[in-house]
Amino acid sequence: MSEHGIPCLWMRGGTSKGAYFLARDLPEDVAARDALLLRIMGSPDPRQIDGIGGADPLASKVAILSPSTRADADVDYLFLQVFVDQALVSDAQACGNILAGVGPAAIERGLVPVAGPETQLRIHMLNTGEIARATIQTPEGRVCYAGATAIDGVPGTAAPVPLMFQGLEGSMCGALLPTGRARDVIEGIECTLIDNGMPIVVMRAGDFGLSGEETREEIEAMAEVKARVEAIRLKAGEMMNLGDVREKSVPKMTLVSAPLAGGTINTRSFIPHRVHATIGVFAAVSVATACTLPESPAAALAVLPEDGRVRIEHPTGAAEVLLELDPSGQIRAAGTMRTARKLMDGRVFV
Ligand SMILES: O=C(O)/C=C(\CC(=O)C(=O)O)C(=O)O
Repeated sequence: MSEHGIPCLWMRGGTSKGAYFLARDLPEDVAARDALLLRIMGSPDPRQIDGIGGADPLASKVAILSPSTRADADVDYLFLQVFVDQALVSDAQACGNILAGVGPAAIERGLVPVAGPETQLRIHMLNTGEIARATIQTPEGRVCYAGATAIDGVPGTAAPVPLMFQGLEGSMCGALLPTGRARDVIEGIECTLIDNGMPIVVMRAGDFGLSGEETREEIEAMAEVKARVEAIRLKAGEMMNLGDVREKSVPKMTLVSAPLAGGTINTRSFIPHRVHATIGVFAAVSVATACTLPESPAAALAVLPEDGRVRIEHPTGAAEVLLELDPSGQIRAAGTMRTARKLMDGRVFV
């Protein structure tokens, strides 16, 4: 198949970028598929010079689409993180940013028909088993990418892609709070080990001597902070039922501080070895959830909104997370606004 190239859509999804494939165009065998994807992206190599990857974990992502295996979904979506400088491909996390491109890609590839000026899709996220709902602008019988919606971390505006989720708790760890507690202490640092769509460890930036205002580059240059965060991550991984996480991209590590720009809480996220330029979608939902737990280190720093529109500040702005609570204060549904853009449609050669 590789001699003639492999059909590939290269798209921005939210604040990430990746290659979107149909499952039928890739080898069924997982080892063969992963070897092919490493070759396509150009990994392992910090510059990914011999591939299409963007030399950054946020631009070294893959979505594999197939007709849905579930009656209550329209399309199946498998997310794969292709590591940049290691020969690793991991399905051990979901990705809500790349998810924003799944609806448009499924329509472009004819997996889902256009339903009218807007097309609603139920996306079965194979990594975690949950269904996401996406609404795609399809005004003239095809996907429209242009629009007036801005998201922080992406210049300009584009068509809105609202995403809604239910039942995210325990997506990879089996429970919202895999240790049964909202507060644990690891290596002397108070943390919340939580999974509401993404396994993350929430800690105070101040406990690492940080103000929380540092840039991505500044934190990445702090070898001692990075080593402490990684030591906590390896212990947290075991405590979160994720096993040995040395070669996994979860849990993500999120440092929180008081909001700086009128939001709910300020964050800096390790994903897990590079610092995120913004914050992941499911990571943002998980941080927002930690803010609602009084025992979490996040709670005392958070300024919770009254209308459920939580704003998670990050290095380049803020991500909005909509939390719908039931009368007992439990989260019934969560959502966010993203945009996506088709950048290239062609064939990739290996
Ligand atoms: O955490 C990462 O590795 C990066 C992500 C994941 C994501 O979107 C999510 O948490 O849902 C991203 O921004 O693409």
